[in-house]
Amino acid sequence: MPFKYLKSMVCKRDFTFITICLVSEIALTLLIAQKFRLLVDSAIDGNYQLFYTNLIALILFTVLIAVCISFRTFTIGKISEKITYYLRKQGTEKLVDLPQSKLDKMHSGDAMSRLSNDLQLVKQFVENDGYFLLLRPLMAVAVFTYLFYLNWQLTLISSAVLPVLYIIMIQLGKPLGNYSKELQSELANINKTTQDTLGGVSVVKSFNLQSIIDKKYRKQVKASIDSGIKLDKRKTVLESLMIGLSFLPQLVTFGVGGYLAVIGYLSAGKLLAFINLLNYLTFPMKLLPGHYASYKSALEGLKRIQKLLDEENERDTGKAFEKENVETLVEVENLTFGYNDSPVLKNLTFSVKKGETVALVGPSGSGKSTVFKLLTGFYSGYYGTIKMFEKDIQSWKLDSLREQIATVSQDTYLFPETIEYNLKVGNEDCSEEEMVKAAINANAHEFIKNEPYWYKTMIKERGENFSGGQKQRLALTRAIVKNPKLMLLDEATSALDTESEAIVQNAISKAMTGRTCIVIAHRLSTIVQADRILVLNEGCIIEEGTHQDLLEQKGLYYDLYYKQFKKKGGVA
Ligand SMILES: Nc1ncnc2c1ncn2[C@@H]1O[C@H](COP(=O)(O)OP(=O)(O)OP(=O)(O)O)[C@@H](O)[C@H]1O
Repeated sequence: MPFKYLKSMVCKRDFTFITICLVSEIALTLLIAQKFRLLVDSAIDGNYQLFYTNLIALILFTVLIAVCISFRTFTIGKISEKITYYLRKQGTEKLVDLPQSKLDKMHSGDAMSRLSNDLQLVKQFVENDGYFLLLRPLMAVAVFTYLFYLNWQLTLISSAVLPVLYIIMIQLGKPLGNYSKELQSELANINKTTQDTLGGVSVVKSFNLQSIIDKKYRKQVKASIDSGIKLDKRKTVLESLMIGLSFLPQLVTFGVGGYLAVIGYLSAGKLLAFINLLNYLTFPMKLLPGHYASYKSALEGLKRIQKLLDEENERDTGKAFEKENVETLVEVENLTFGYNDSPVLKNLTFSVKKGETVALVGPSGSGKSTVFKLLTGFYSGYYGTIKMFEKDIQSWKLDSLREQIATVSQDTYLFPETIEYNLKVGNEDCSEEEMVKAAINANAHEFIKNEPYWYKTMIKERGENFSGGQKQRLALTRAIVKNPKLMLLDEATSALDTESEAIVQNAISKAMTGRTCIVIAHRLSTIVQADRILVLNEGCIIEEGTHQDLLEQKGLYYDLYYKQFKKKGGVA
């Protein structure tokens, strides 16, 4: 039920207020018509006392209805802002709370579309249509009752055609929801492409992919225009038909009512009341299709948002354990895991003791980064056991567990904020002095000093104002500032030039000193000193030992080491 979210967002007071406005608007409309009728009849009868009493009442009710409409407009605006705020907030929070396995399957462009296009539809409906979708039919019923009381014969004759018009409207309006759903999904596709193009703009340029992207865009835009046109066509037919047909009751009223007035069966005041109020019976004919279409679109938008909000969160169960005096930080036993059906890690067993540096090496795709993701609780659904700080990872509260760990991954993400903000995200209480010390350790202080505002310098989107090596050193500083119990380092330096690589490697070596670390080593010279090296191949640990042990084994490690050794002209 998509409205369950809206219900929790609109407070009882606003809802009561809107209900009062709705009832008052209907009552005042009828009172104004009543006073107007009496005003005309008293003027014709020459009863001036009654005329002035009705005139004053008419002015008073008109002022009241104006006040009522102003309050109603203001409250609806407030409700619409509230709903937009809460849905956006819940949606954004949901994206952070989703398990990694769900995020892997979700396209960010699609998620954005739910929180922009779909949300806009809901906002538009609440602001412009929701209230009227209730008011117009209720007003029509009230007006019909009042007119029936004034002259039931004329009321029945004038409105005989109305039920037919309503049936036509409902029938023609039925496919609107599907058309709207189609349009929203086309718009989501465009969003996805925009996101992908922006994310990989340099690849698009360097591979001259503009024409391919253009073609894809054109196809998607055309599909969205086609869906939009289909929706508009249906709306136009519906609205024009209703406008045309809504004149029928007016014609009947003018003809029959005029005749009844001439023969003295109906007073002039009553006839004017009929002509005046008949609009409230025919207005819904003209306007309800639009409100109804907006309702259908908003409903589809809301369903898409709800689908996102209904996704199950990453678990927040578990405990924050005492982690002092723990000797074994990581203990993995018979770990088997796959993202899909085929296993990526097979039967892995290893442990990491306090103060140790354990290195993971192996060919690309052998599962090294997957080990990191499992140790930080990004994925569940594995076989075997993972103990972190001597407690099963399943019994850990994930955010408490992650507080103990700092990860420096291959793709360094920096927030478009100041350098200081980025360095302190994991430890806001860190002092200026500690932050600078960490930056010195990570070989980052030197280049930060050259920035115009030092630590207050803004980082551009995707860290564009820093080189790859500088970004890695900032990420390393961020990890050191966090002062974690366990450091997970993905030493991805292959994309850097020789000089940057040496600086980053030196920084990594310094960061590892005196800490418990697991390091994914691409450049094997960094891990010569590691306490243990685990060699992974196709998800299995095939060799294990110190650098010297593994060289003596003359297995995969030996091959990888000497391949790099030769490449570097004798230096691995
Ligand atoms: N989110 C994911 N969904 C599905 N498959 C994935 C996902 N992440 C990784 N894989 C697959 O799992 C396997 C292991 O990937 P992983 O990133 O752990 O390897 P790696 O040893 O760290 O590689 P590299 O050295 O190139 O970074 C690869 O075949 C990869 O395609």
